[in-house]
Amino acid sequence: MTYRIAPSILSADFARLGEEVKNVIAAGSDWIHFDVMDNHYVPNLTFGPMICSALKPHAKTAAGVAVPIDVHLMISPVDALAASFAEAGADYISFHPDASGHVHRSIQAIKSKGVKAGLVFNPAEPLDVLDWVIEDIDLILIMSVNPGFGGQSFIDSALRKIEDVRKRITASGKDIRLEVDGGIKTDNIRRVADAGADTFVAGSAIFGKPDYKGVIDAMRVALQG
Ligand SMILES: O=C(CO)[C@@H](O)[C@H](O)COP(=O)(O)O
Repeated sequence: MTYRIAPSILSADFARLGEEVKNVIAAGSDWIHFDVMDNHYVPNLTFGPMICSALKPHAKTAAGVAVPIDVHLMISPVDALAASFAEAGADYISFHPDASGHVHRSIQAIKSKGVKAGLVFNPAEPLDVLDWVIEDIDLILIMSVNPGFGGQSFIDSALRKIEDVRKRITASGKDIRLEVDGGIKTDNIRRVADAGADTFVAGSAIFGKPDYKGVIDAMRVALQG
């Protein structure tokens, strides 16, 4: 299993975002997770495509290798802003099925821009829509907190859902990443991986500590354990 660690810049210092992105990449992050909130689908407000576009040149390693920008849309409606994020340089764009009137159409619209498409499931939301679109998507994001805020505690029922999604991915035979977001720390990341996740979003666990590399390294050690 190739694991990916995706720090959420929701918990970064917004006054120094470019520097924060550079620093967390230097610390070893695989992806940059970009949480978009609209004060409508969720009760919080963050950043839009212009910030994504401004950060894009910073999302690379010291050797100049591009680091994927993983956009999580917590917005409704989906399609117009998804297109803007594709133009802004997003590599993955994920949305909540209940935020889109037409899930299949939104997936196709994202993919038509050459961007990978993902679906996001809230803690109490069923997975049924996957019966119809799993073959069309590149990523499934399981929320292990209710979306809208960083720094919340991991909801344990997410583990059963991750196991269910892993079975569905295996049955599909497709190369689909299984990402988990919310309350991921060095002391629970192994359990989440054991349930079947391969991609881990972590905000406060990384940006809440002065030593980003220390946290990311500890997460990798836990994943190997
Ligand atoms: O999408 C969200 C919240 O809506 C997440 O990306 C959180 O930002 C994760 O933060 P931590 O729970 O890791 O602090």
